Amino acid sequence: MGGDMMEDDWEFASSSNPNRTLVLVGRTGNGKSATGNSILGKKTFKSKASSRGVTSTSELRRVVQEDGQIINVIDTPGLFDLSTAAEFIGKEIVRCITLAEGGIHAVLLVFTVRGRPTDEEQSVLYHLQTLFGSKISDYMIIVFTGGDDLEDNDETLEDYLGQECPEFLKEILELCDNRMVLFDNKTANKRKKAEQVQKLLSLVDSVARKNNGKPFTDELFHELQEEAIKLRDQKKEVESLKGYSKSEIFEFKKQIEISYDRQLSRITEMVETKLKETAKRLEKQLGEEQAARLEAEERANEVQKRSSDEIKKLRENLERAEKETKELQKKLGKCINL
Ligand SMILES: Nc1nc2c(ncn2[C@@H]2O[C@H](COP(=O)(O)OP(=O)(O)OP(=O)(O)O)[C@@H](O)[C@H]2O)c(=O)[nH]1
Repeated sequence: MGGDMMEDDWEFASSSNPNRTLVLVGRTGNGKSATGNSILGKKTFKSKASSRGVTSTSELRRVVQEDGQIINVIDTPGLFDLSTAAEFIGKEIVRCITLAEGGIHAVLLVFTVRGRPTDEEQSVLYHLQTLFGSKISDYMIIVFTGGDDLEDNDETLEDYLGQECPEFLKEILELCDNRMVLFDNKTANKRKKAEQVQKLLSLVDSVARKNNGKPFTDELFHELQEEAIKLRDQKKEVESLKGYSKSEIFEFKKQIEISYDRQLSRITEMVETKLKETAKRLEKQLGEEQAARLEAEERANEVQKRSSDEIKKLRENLERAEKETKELQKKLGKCINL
């Protein structure tokens, strides 16, 4: 995406296209930060190979396009990896919503084609639906990274999905009306870079049309927004107080911030409780799925064993019958010769 303006210019930008806020979610290492950088057209988010995760907290960066449209991109850590603690996710979700002040125009679910999606990746959908309700799927777009790897193997995304698509991914794709885009975050080809971002932004436009231009918000957003507005108004009020010393004003402000932090902690705890419930349900479901898979494997092995036993028995019967036939023929030959 060439010709973007400096970040500081965004306040003066104007466009016939409304601003967009996009949130990247997905497993650690799937390429969220690299995709964020591709969208922004510059290397802003830290992106590198690491099993421990590079992004430690959600960050917002923005780009102003040539026509003045502002694209806000929020990069998140691997929020819904099964190893991530609910306490951490809770805080990050609250941070993320606070960053996305005006609501979210699209949630980009990032998967990589440089390997098979793991079963635990279905937790992304589970958690998003628990936190934000089923309406969130109207805002979801699937981003597959690793387009260069597919090209190297002479494969298309359709080929990949035909061979490697687990059931949960099919369900996610269906839920979001097959809105998907393939990214090659390694390409140096300017045209390819621009085309993949344009494809994504046109999917974001189709999401906006589907939702009558309204970004995603819910009670959680409203509650956090109200708290932020209350904090700002109360601080302003304190600043305009007359007849108080500087240290008294400082103390008033401190009290207001303590009360705000308390509200944030309450909301964070609420989110954590929801997440813990989902994690438990998901763990149970994954356990059941694994047990069912093991049972099916055992049954298949048994059938195979049974059929090989039967084949052995049949072969023995056949050999016995052949032997008997030969003996009969011998006897018959003797009789004829007599
Ligand atoms: N070949 C190839 N590598 C990619 C692509 N996208 C990302 N990567 C690589 O994948 C690794 C992980 O990418 P990140 O962008 O750091 O992944 P992330 O999801 O942000 O990971 P965390 O920040 O740790 O949660 C890096 O080495 C990237 O260079 C791609 O399209 N093609």
